[in-house]
Amino acid sequence: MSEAGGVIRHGAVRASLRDLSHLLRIVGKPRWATPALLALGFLSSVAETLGITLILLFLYLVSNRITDTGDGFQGRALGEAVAWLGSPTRLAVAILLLILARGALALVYSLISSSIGERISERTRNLVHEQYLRVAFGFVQQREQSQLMEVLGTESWLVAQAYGAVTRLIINSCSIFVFALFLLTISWKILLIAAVGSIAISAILRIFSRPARDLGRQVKKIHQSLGEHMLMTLQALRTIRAYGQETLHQRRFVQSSAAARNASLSLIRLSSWIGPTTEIGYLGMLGSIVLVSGWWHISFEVTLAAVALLYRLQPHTQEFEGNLLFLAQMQPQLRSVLEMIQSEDKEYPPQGIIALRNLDAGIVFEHVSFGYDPDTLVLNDLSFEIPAGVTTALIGASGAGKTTIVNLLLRLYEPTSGDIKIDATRLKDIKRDDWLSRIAVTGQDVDLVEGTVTDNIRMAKADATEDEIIAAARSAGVAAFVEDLPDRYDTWIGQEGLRFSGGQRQRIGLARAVLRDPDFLILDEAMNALDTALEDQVRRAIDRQLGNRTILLITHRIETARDAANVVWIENGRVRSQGPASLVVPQYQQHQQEIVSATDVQSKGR
Ligand SMILES: Nc1ncnc2c1ncn2[C@@H]1O[C@H](COP(=O)(O)OP(=O)(O)OP(=O)(O)O)[C@@H](O)[C@H]1O
Repeated sequence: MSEAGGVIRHGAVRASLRDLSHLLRIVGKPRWATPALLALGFLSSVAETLGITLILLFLYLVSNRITDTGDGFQGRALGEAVAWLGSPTRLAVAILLLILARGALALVYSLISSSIGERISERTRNLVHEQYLRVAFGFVQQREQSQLMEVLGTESWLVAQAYGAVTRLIINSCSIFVFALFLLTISWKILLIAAVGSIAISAILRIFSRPARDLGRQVKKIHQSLGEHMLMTLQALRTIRAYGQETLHQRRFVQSSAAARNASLSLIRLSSWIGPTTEIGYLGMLGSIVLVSGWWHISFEVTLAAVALLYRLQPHTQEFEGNLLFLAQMQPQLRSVLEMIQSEDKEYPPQGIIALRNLDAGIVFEHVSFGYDPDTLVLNDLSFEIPAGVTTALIGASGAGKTTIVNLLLRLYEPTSGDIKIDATRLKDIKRDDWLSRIAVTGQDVDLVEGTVTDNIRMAKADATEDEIIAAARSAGVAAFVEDLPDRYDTWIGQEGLRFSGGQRQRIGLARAVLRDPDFLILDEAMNALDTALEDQVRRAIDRQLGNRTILLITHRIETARDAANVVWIENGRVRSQGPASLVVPQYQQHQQEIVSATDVQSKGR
């Protein structure tokens, strides 16, 4: 046997068991589950072994072949059992009862184990899902969507399967133990041959299953890559078609799909060695027993009983090896679920404890610095004010850091240093739910969800009435369009709202914001898909309804910023200028002019 192979597989199985036990501690399961399953499995093995022994006795009895019931304790016990049961009819009834008992035990086992397994799967995926919603936003952002999908959609189910494999593994061990005990009571010599044979079979299987964990890792990677292709097809379908990339994209998908097939086949091939190897091994072992029993003068009845027991033991050994292999293969997947689910090594956004009453004075950024990657600051020592009750426009070149400021206000990220204060209280100390319930945000890309127009607008206020929804839609300039649809507000929006134009999606986003009736409204390029006339109309409606609220307006249309009471110009993550629009807008325009002139000079110089 290859020592390295054994070490690798056992290392993987041990690691799987460690991760699984950690996972089960987090996920939780009824305390009684494992002992109950083990007791049922053990009783079922005893019933099976006893049943086989009695069947043999029955056969001996009806054929009048009982000459010797063995050299061990069981031999004598069986002799006494025969004397006590007396007739083949009583024996047949005992066998029938044992078969019924085993069937009942198997039924109860399968009902309990499937219900526990489903409960573990449900809890695991709920916890993974909750983690995505609660952990620091950056943690989720840094991961590939395909990885997040794989853990939630596929790997979370494997925890229950791994738990099932472990309980079966223990039950298989119990069965092997019970069979060995019965064998010992029939003939210790035969047991010795069986033990040597089983160890040899297991050693051979270890050589075949050596690459289990590496293959499991490979399969995981390949499945993730296939998931990436699937997501790309669904998310970028329009672009793929617009650029005529169908053939290229299909070729890549086919390659990835073939890699997934090959990887899955390799795993199947690995486990398909178990059946034939065990069967051939057992055949050799049974042959040796028959041969040796002749030399050792073991009686026919004892040899036949031992062979029958061992033959019944073979599926248990096979299942035992299969479960070991499964656990070794699943190690990378279990680790990945554990890494996602455990909370000790993760950051969670502060929930805050101070209740928010009103937004009276406004929002102040005090020396705020922030970087998505702590080594690269995107916002650098920012200090500015968003006064309450008026509109503040945030202007600046693309990539200056405007959306990042919104991300901090939404508490998706925490500043690396400095403070954001709301009426002199630090934002992170204010109850998160209080703060978010006062905010509405809408931007250039509005997230529309599967559901009707009403469902999408109602996301801002779960208990909104039909009239409130219609009023919000009117303010956002989307009512006329929606009312022309065949199903009006009940029209199904569909995946990502692709059936709606960019401007229509933006107006549904604006309707949501209006329905929320917020104290603080953030419009992040929220009207850039509307024509100027429509933008003016929507802005007037919003002013009418939310005009006295605190509004943060992010815009590249400098004309729009002119109407704001306060303008903050951000450049490379710093405040370049702030003050009334009459001061900042001309400065910004002058700067833009200088950039255009410098670019013209450069291109003429080439
Ligand atoms: N999730 C992120 N992870 C890492 N870097 C990011 C992330 N989001 C934005 N950035 C980087 O932060 C910088 C500021 O981006 P931000 O989106 O805040 O700019 P912006 O002023 O809103 O730009 P635009 O006007 O084009 O929307 C950019 O350099 C951008 O590449």
